[in-house]
Amino acid sequence: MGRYTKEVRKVSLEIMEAINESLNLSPTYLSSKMAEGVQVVAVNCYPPCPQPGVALGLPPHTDYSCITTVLQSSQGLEVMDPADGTWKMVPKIDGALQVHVGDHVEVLSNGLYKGVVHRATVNSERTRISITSLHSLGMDEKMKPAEELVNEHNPKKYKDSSFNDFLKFLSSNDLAEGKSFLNTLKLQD
Ligand SMILES: O=C(O)CCC(=O)C(=O)O
Ligand SMILES: [Fe+2]
Repeated sequence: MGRYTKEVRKVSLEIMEAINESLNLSPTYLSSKMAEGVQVVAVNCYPPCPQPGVALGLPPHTDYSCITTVLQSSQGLEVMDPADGTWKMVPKIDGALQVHVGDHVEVLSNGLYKGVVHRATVNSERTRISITSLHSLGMDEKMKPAEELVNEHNPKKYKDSSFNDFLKFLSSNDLAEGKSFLNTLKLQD
């Protein structure tokens, strides 16, 4: 597990460099802050469910991360197609990681990227396990839209926030009820 978490961290930092480049930012934009940042690893276990059609393992949400990597033992993860709001099953491919863009990249890119809305479904046959790894800045480090992406035609769309701000939000809001921290950061639609 220790080696796995180190390797996914490396891959995630490399993916962040590619995302920065796609935004015309320096590839190393925030990279030292990312390297010293938070990595939260969750092992999710979903037992078989007799009525998978009426239950969910995890409700729809976006992750409070820059990048999330997901390794799954069997399929069950679904992502929302932003074009029409339909759910698409992420296939289980041996040796492949599912990579999500989280809220932090939406904020950093001033809305050019969108956090991936996803949910975990359950099945009636077998226990499913997923290992998610969320990569973010440090606990008190504020993520904000890159100055290079904000101008008079593209005003700042999100407030600055840190991982600790997110944890404070979590302590008084239930994500299972559809509460979204990202929505509280939006300055305009
Ligand atoms: O179990 C899954 O496939 C997804 C888990 C997830 O979205 C999360 O841990 O944030
Ligand atoms: Fe998630």
